[in-house]
Amino acid sequence: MEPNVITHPLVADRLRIVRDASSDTAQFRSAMEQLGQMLSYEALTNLEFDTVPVTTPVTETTGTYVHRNVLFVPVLRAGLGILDAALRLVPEASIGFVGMARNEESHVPEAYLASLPKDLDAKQIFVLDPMLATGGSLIATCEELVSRGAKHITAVCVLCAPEGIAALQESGLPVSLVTASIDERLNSDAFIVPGLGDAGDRLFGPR
Ligand SMILES: O=P(O)(O)OC[C@H]1O[C@H](OP(=O)(O)OP(=O)(O)O)[C@H](O)[C@@H]1O
Ligand SMILES: O=c1cc[nH]c(=O)[nH]1
Ligand SMILES: [Mg+2]
Repeated sequence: MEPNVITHPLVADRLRIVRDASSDTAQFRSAMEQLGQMLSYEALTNLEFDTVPVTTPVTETTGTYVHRNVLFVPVLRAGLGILDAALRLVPEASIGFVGMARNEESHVPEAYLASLPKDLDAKQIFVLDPMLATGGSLIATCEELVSRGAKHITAVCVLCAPEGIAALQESGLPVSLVTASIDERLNSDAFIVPGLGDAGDRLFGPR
């Protein structure tokens, strides 16, 4: 799995805003949402579709009908910051929720919610989480999805650490990754450097 890094100048500009410690909550949320929309658009590029007949006011032709089996899975909390943007692109999608909170000392994610359809066999699944740091949260989320029958998962992560990408690759999980940046490294608190700080706190306040 090689990550798909989106280098569009608008992505880079919104990335600057979310990185900037002086961006206020409204600016951060807005830029994060725009990043969510641009990255989700790329992540949705292989959506399944049929070719169907269409009658225009002038003649008969054919058109594209995108399958309605899309499932978005935001990883709470921070994943909620990009959910609305993804839903604007696919309003027909279903939504499943996973709640994960990293333990601040061990950096291991603790799962507190899995509200998902039982059978994911036929779903096109997109996990939404702005941050891939150690990879623990995304890997635990994808393991849960695979245990329910997921065949392939696309992850939308705004920022990634190389350590998290390596862990995801080593996991052997059937995951593709779309991101705006692969940053330098993790620091001793397992935060991404240069990063943007704590995405959940910047979106919703400290917990
Ligand atoms: O790759 P990892 O090392 O697992 O770190 C990434 C996770 O950390 C953040 O969530 P956090 O645990 O801070 O929860 P929050 O979104 O509620 O703030 C982020 O949104 C990811 O889910
Ligand atoms: O840098 C990081 C790492 C994990 N979670 C965040 O929100 N930020
Ligand atoms: Mg957080």
